[in-house]
Amino acid sequence: MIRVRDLRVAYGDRVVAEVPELDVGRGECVAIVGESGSGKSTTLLALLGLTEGARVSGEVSVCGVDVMKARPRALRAVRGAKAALVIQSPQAALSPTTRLGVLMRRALRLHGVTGGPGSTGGPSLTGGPDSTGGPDSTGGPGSMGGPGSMGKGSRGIDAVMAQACEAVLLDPAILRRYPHEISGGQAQRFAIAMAIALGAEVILADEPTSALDVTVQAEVVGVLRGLREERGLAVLLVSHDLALVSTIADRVLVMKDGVVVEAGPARHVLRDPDHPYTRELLEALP
Ligand SMILES: Nc1ncnc2c1ncn2[C@@H]1O[C@H](COP(=O)(O)OP(=O)(O)OP(=O)(O)O)[C@@H](O)[C@H]1O
Repeated sequence: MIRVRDLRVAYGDRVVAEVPELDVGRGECVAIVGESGSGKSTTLLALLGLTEGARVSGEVSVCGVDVMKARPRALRAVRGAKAALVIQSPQAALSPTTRLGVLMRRALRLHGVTGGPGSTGGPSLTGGPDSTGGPDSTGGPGSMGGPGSMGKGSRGIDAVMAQACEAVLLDPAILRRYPHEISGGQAQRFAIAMAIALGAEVILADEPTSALDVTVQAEVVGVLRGLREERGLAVLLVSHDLALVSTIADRVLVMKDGVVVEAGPARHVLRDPDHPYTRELLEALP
């Protein structure tokens, strides 16, 4: 699902991330750990071609798309649907005046998910922009997205949205709420639900739980673990939280000052690390 070889990202003269090898297969979770500024987020963003202003070289393939050479349209399909980016505080990225159901429906329509047979297997490149835009203030109980978004295929989309919510252990009734009416953990699970509804094959999670308290963190991690086990999603997790990583990752890359200093199976790297920096990180655990 993800294959990286000799990735190098530089801003000006400064190389901020160098990753010789990174593979994440179906149903696998790989974590990138390291202190602040070590190049974790840059690596993640480079996988989606989102390191604007940087010089990027190497081979990057995500869901079969060559990110370094892909045309903008193919890249948009990867970014928007096949590979979902889950960030620390998704609420900030959600329009505050729009109900969650409308936001999700809009994203699905944009990517051509109609709720019909086979429509959620991935984005359709023919999916036109959604025409139901605008703040929704009326979403009644019968509609996940509000009357403005009802139409052909609406019931199918409602079912897709409801199933996606259930997959992340959210009551679909949450789709009638506004972003400020949900908790951080719910927002994080909503972001993952959106990815599932879009047919994502890969989840790129950048510190997905660091804004959450411990109990809610466990819920989100439980959801991610379930998705990879049950649906075969590939998860690339960026985190400075080694305790969290130990509960979910199969393999771990440790970065320091833009360089991968250690990589291997999680049980080895986190229990019996080779590199002194990894030992330092582990010793710093409470
Ligand atoms: N757009 C940019 N222009 C210049 N330098 C950048 C840019 N984005 C990131 N950097 C630099 O690249 C380095 C790596 O940053 P990055 O965000 O990848 O680290 P990180 O390990 O994810 O840190 P954190 O855990 O704090 O998010 C940092 O020194 C940062 O200042």
